[in-house]
Amino acid sequence: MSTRTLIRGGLVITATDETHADVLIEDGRIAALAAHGSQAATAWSAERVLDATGKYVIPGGVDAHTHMELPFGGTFASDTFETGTRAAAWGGTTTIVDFAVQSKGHALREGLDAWHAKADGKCAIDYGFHMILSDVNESSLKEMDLLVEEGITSFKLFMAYPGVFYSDDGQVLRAMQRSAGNGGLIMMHAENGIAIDVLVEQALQRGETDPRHHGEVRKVLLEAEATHRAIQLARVAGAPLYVVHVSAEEAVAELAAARDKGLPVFGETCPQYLFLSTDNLAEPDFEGAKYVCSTPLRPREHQAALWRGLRTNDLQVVSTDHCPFCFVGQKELGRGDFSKIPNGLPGVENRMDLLHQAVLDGHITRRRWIEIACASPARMFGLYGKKGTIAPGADADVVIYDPAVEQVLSAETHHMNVDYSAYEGKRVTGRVETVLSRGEVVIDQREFTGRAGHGAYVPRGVSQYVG
Ligand SMILES: NC(=O)NCCC(=O)O
Ligand SMILES: [Zn+2]
Ligand SMILES: [Zn+2]
Repeated sequence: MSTRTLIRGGLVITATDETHADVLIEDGRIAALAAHGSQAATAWSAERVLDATGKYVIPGGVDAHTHMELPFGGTFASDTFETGTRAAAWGGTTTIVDFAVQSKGHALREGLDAWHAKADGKCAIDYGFHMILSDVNESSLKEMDLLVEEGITSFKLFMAYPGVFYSDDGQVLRAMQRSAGNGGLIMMHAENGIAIDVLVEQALQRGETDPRHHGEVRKVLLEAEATHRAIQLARVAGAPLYVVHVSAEEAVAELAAARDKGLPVFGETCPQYLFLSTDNLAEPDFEGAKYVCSTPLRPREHQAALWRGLRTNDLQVVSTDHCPFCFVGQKELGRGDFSKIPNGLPGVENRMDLLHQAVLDGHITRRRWIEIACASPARMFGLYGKKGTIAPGADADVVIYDPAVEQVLSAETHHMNVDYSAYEGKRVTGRVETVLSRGEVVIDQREFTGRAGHGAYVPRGVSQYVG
């Protein structure tokens, strides 16, 4: 028997339209939209009717960069797939794409199986995987082809973290050549890790051990240089390129210059680079450790270039790079040596709200909010049509969003499994009210009604930006 849900009276916002429409959901999919008050909409009936009068009705967020349970620096990111996806739902995100990790000396398949085992039966919302390549060799290159065929269509490479995830230029080029042939998309962590490690060692020798030095050694020029190098290598390989967590104005300039030449080069930034800065890294009493991530937070002046890039489409996606570590017991591993602070910030729950605040602050339009947080990540990673929009046939991943209510972001009230908020005390206007994942209400007027295991693994197609 089919089940129908009707969302009445809201302003439906997608990346392309804003309309006062009722939304009919049947068997987990969007069945139809019709103008509110129209004959068609008035005739609809459903088992469940949700009143969205005065609210926005938006596609569930697509966060294309999360790290649940990531092993890093001798510890693990503190959100499991269960806690992290539940927090994502609270924040209006209904799909994540997390990173399975290939360990050095091991097959891609082994890493992928391990990540499936972590997530299977645990997630509150749908999820897919990218694959981190830590060991590019003949056999892992061959495996890439198989993974693309089964829905792992993007691969992250690191020009940073020598000895851990790092690939040298030859390995980067070979992976790019392979992706040019198999339709995969290379995602690049663009920082010159070899040079950074020299600067880390020199800083520590000078006794510069505080968290703020993390930002100082990971220089803007070394992000820009690596971004430039990655773009040139992608050109040589004839492959598209997606640069993750872009933080510096000079790196945006590299992407813009490449795109002006018509190259298939894309970029992502994250809320932490848009709202936080080196001022946070410099907080006293080791509190700056809460803000250690890579690429690092930059001086506030870089934010204007990031917002501009998002407006001009030189940056297409805002993801969170959600990679939480508790202050107590995890960030503290780096007391006396900033290089031992596990890298990463929490944020999967905050992205939709922070970007809505950016609408109110005049940085982006409402439709651009939905584009960079829902539609564009879905398109970039082969999910669009099913995810990222509200249109007949799409999964009924829908958020009823109250644009008027004020909230204060805080670890006291958030649902992420981490003992601090990177945005503690920040006032934002707008809040998720109700969330549907494939037609099931998982947040019902600020109450969690979902369950671990509702979320399904989603194999992805190839990037819809690059075909
Ligand atoms: N970004 C970060 O600091 N941690 C997660 C790993 C990565 O994305 O590089
Ligand atoms: Zn990275
Ligand atoms: Zn990351």
